[in-house]
Amino acid sequence: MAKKKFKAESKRLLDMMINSIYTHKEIFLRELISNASDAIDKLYYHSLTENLSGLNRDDFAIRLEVDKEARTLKISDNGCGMTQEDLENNLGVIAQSGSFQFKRENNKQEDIDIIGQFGVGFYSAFMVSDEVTVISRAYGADKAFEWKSSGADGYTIEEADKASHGTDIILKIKENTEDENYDEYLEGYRLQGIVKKYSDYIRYPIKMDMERSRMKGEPKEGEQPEYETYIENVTLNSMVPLWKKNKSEVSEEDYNQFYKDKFYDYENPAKVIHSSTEGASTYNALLFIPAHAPYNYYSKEYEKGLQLYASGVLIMDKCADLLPDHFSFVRGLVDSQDLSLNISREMLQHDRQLKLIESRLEKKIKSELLSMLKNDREKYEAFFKSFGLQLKYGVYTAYGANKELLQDLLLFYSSSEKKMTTLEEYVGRMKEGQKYIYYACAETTDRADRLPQTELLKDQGYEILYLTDDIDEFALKMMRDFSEKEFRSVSDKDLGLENKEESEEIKKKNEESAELFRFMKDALGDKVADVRLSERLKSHPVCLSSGGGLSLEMEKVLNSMPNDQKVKADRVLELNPNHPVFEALCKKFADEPDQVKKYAGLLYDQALLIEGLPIEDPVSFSNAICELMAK
Ligand SMILES: Nc1ncnc2c1ncn2[C@@H]1O[C@H](COP(=O)(O)OP(=O)(O)OP(=O)(O)O)[C@@H](O)[C@H]1O
Repeated sequence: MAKKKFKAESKRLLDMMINSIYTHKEIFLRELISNASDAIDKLYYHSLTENLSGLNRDDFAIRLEVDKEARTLKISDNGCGMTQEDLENNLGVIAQSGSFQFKRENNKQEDIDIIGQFGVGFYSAFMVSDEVTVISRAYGADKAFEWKSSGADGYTIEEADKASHGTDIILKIKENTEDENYDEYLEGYRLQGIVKKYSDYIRYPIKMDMERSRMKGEPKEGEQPEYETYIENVTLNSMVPLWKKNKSEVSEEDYNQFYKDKFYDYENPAKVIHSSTEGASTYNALLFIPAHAPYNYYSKEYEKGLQLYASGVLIMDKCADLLPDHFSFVRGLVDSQDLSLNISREMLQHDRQLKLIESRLEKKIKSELLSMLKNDREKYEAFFKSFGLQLKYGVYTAYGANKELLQDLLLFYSSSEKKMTTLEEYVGRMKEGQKYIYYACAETTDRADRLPQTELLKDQGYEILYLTDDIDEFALKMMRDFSEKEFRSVSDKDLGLENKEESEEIKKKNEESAELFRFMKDALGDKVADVRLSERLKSHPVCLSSGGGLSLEMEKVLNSMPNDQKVKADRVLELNPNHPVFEALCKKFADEPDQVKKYAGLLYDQALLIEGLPIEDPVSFSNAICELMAK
C-alpha cells in the first residue's frame, strides 16, 4: 500500500502542533471528545433537516475504552463518520476543518453547538500517542476506512470493517519517559477526571467501563466482609449545564450543590447570580458570592477569576480578565459561543470581548449586592465582614475612579446607631447645617468611642463613623466626599462647627497664652508643629491633631509597612482650656517655667498613648509620673 506524504508545510505544522500549541497534554481528550460531539451534532442535524429515520437522539453516545495490555485508548462515537475523501481532506490536511465548513454551510440551529473551527485539535492526539488509528464509516455508506499515522511521517488509508456508522479513534499511548507519565491516560479515574474537568457539559453521554468494588454477600458474624470487583458502565459527564437551564427549572438546592461541588466550599453561597445576555456579546453566567472568605483570600496566593466555557467546553479555569479586582471574591463561570479563541483554545484573541463581559458582570454583581443590602441586611453585613475590606481597597487602589461604583456598598460603624451604617443613611441623618461627614480612626470601635477628639462632637449630637481598618481613611481620602459632603477626621484642625462665640473666646485665650505655647513648642522641638488650645476637648486635658493632609492614623499605617521610608504627620498638641491641667500649666509657667518643659513632654506622651502611637522614651515617661506622684 502506498504511503502518502504530508505536504511539507503540514509536516512543520504537525511538529508545531505536537510540541508547542498546548500547555497541557491532557487536553487531547477534550479535543477528541469535542470532535466526537461535533460528529454526532452533524448527524443529528441531518436527521432533523432531512428527516432521516431510525436515528434517535437518545441513542447517541461517546465511548471511552482502555486496553492496558495493548496500551490503547479508544474514543468512539456514532456520529456522522467520514468517507475516504473526508479522511483525506480533514485528517490529511492540517488546518482543514470539516466542522467549520459545516457551520458555514448550515444555518445554526438551536440544538446544535459545533465546537471545532481550526482544524488542528485532532493532532493533539500525537502529544500522548505513538500511533493514531481512525476507523470511520460515514452515515449511509457501505464501506468503512482506516486512517493510520504515527506522526510527521505521513499516513495510510485503507478499507476496513466497521459494523455501523461513526468513528473509532484508537490511540497507542506512549511509553513513560523520565519527565512524563503517560500511563495515567490508561487509568479510568484519571480519564474520568479529565472528562469532568473539560467535557462535563458535552451534550451527549460519555460512557466508560469503570472498575468498582462491592461487598461479597453479607459477612457472617465475627468475619471480615469480603469484597469483589465488578465492571460498571458509567456516564462520566453531567451533560446539561446548569447555567443553560431555565432559572425556573433549577432549585436553590441544585445551585448550592453545584457551587459546593465545583468550588470546593463547605458552605452554601450567600448569593447566586444566574444571568443570560444576548446582543453584542451573548453569554450565560452563573456567579456565586461566597458566604465566607477563603482562608487565603487576603493573600498573594489567592487567584481571582471565573471559569470560561465556549459552547460548554472548558477553556480556562481562572479567567482573571472577567472579574475586576474589587469583586475578586466572586466565583463562577461564563459560557459563550461568541468568543474568538486562539488555536489552542487556551486564550482569547481579543480581550475586547472579555472587557465587554467584565463590565456587564461588574454592573450585575453590584446591583445584586445592592439588592442584598436592601432586602437582607443581616446577610449583607455578614458578606461585608468577609469582603468589605476588598471593596474599600477597590476604592483606594483605583484612585477614586471606582467611587461611583462602590460607595453605596460600603458600611462603617456609626457612633450614634451603634451598628454598621451606609453613607447614604449617615447623610440622611445629618444635622441641619452639618458641613462634614465625621470619622474617627482607632483599632476598635470602643477605642474610637473613647478618643478625646470625639467627645465634643458626640456631645453636640453629631454622628461619627468609627474606622477600624487600616485602609479606611485612605479610601475615604480617595473618595473625598459623598453626596457632596466632605469627609472630615475628628482630629482635623477645622471641624466646621458653627460656634462663633466659643471660637472667638478660644482665639482670645490662645493669644493670651501665646508665650506659654511658644515655650512648650520650643521644649518639644520638632516633635510638634504647633501647641494650642482646643475647641474639641471637653473632659480630657490633651489630644493630638494633624495639621497637614497626612493624618496620624495614616502615618501609623504607612510606617507599619515593610519599607524604609518613614513618614511623619504634622502633629498639633491641643490643650483643653477648661481643664485644671491647663490652669496648672499657666501657674507653673509664671512660677517655675522649667517644670513646664517636663509637663509639655508628659502631655505630649499622653496624647501619643491616647492615639495608640508609641512613645519615644517610656522610662523617662514613667519616671516623670513617679516624680509628680511623690511631690
Ligand atoms: N470523530 C469524528 N467524526 C467525524 N469527523 C471528524 C471526527 N474527528 C475529526 N473529524 C473531522 O476532522 C476535522 C478536523 O478535526 P480537528 O479536530 O483537527 O479540527 P476541528 O475540530 O475542525 O477544529 P479545532 O482545531 O477547532 O478542534 C473536523 O473538522 C471534522 O470534519
